[in-house]
Amino acid sequence: MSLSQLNIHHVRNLRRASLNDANRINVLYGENGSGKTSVLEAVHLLGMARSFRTTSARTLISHGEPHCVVQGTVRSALTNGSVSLGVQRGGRGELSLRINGESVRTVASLVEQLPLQVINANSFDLLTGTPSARRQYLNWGVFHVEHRFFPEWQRFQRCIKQRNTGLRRDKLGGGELAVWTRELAKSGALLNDYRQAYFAQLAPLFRDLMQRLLPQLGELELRLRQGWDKRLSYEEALAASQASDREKGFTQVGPQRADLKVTVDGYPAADVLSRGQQKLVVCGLKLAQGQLMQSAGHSRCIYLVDDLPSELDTAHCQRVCEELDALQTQVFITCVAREDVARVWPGGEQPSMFHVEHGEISAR
Ligand SMILES: Nc1ncnc2c1ncn2[C@@H]1O[C@H](COP(=O)(O)OP(=O)(O)OP(=O)(O)O)[C@@H](O)[C@H]1O
Repeated sequence: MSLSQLNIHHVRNLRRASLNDANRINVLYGENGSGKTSVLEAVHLLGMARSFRTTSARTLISHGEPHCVVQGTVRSALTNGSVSLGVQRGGRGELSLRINGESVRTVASLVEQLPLQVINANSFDLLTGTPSARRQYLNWGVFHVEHRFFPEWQRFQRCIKQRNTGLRRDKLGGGELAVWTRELAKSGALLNDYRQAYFAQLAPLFRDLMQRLLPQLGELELRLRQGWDKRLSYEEALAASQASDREKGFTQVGPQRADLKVTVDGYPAADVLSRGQQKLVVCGLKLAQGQLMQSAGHSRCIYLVDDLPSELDTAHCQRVCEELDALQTQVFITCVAREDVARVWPGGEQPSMFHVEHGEISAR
């Protein structure tokens, strides 16, 4: 996938901005506060219908405007076709999505058209944040390579909601718990199978990438915790925790409790790695997902990399650029000075340069 054209209206200080000549590697450079991150945010809005730095639509919309709009054309190398996408977001969160001019209802249809990977300051959450950030990461990957994952995920959400209601009602002598527990056991086991199959492919790619990005690091291990005792089937685990679930009024075991653990020589990566090393591990995790999508014959994801040089020395920044370049996928990178990325980008195809100044984008 690649974004060939982008029109932005009223996203932060980008009142009316366009990016028409995006190539494979695109560097957005400019002073602090010029609007570089906002351009990435606009692309994210187009692919995910939301910002990556705020949950408040009002914050994202240019001051004094009722809504923001982003339109773009996405080309697929697989089908050789192109799709036009449009997202409008109002100040109270109202959302309107269009694909080829037709209104669509689910964000998932958008996500399929424009798979995005973000590497920014929030990405550290993958190591230092709550398990939900890591589950989101995992789900993103499985969603893009296993088409049965998303409907199963929806089924699972329905089942767990019903079971939790049943658990609370049971306290009052209600009934349907057994039915929902059986359904949940089936759905949760399937979700776990999809995740495990994905993880089995992801872990070696991550290991190889980290050997290139940080070869001097000790023994790096990535593990998937499935959310219940791995010696038990999900059905058995649900049965074992039923009494306690009843007590608490919710389901305590299952894929909704899964987590990924990254350790170095047995210690949690978040506790022992420097900030720069953490950033490289985060890049390794994100790059591994892009590699996996590609090797599975799926469309390529687009990388949005905010302020790549921060926290990285020149040699490590160069290694990340080499890996991004090797992926042969479209990349948008922000930095302050033009040379920040230009001087570390590997030979061959040179990045297209876009200067961002006071909310305007110009190719130069
Ligand atoms: N809702 C809004 N309406 C108008 N302007 C906004 C709004 N929200 C933020 N801004 C301004 O938009 C500008 C763009 O911010 P952005 O984070 O994109 O800058 P940047 O170029 O990435 O900067 P840095 O290099 O410091 O990270 C800032 O000057 C900010 O004050």
